[in-house]
Amino acid sequence: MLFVKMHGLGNDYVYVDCTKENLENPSKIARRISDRHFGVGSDGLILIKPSDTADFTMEMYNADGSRGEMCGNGIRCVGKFVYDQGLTEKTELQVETLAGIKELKLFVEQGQVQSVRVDMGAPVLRAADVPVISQKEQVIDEPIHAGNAVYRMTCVSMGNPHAVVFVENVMDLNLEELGPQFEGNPCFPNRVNTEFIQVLDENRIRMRVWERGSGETFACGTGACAAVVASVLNGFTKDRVTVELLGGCLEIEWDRKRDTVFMTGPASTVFHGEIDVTKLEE
Ligand SMILES: N[C@H](CCC[C@H](N)C(=O)O)C(=O)O
Repeated sequence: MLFVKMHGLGNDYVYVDCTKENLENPSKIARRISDRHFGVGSDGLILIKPSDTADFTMEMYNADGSRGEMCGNGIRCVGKFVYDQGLTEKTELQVETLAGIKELKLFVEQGQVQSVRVDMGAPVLRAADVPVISQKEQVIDEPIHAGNAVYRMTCVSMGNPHAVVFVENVMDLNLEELGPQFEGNPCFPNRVNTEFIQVLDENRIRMRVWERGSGETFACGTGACAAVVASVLNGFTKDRVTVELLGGCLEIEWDRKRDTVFMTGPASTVFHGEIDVTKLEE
């Protein structure tokens, strides 16, 4: 199987062109190929497929083989993949996802995509649609017990579920311990991606993330969007925010009039490879 290793701010996936032929058992391949010792090493697997309603389809799997509805860093790399590989000459394109069709604008320099702006769609706040089990219609600044502490969380779906938690200093957190307490909390029927946020000023936040199905990652595009929506709703920032992640910065804007969130950031290719997936052990 031919693949391209790409990342968005260090949130790295293995990308496979499935526009001409399908891949058997992508969930099992995602688990095996993501292993950073016995596989290629990645946060998951992303397939680029044809679409009847858009230019392409993005199919995303986490490192544990579970399917994600949407992937912000991933969709920027899909835009780069299809342009750089000559699958399209368009610099404005649509990509179908389980979270609906997303509009991409590709920024090209010397014939290659360097960064991408994505219309990530409207944030979803209704608790039942995140989903999160709560007595409240929306979960904004509500308590949750994790480990031996109580945190305040705001829940947002960007097509995939997010719990946003504000803390004094994100670097003080033990995410290996804290992350799974949120991810597996019974109030999240489909598990959850959790963003831990330190507000720097009204236009800048610092973020670490424990992703559903992948653990701590260097960046999370949908998570950065959810974090900005939560920061605005809690009165901590304005609508346009620079999000500082371990892997670098994303520019996020919640256009309140159109009720849609824009994400702009880089997309990078690391290497092209080939692997015999039948030889990958679990
Ligand atoms: N890293 C991705 C998010 C993956 C979300 C996935 N972990 C899920 O199960 O929702 C991003 O850049 O948006």
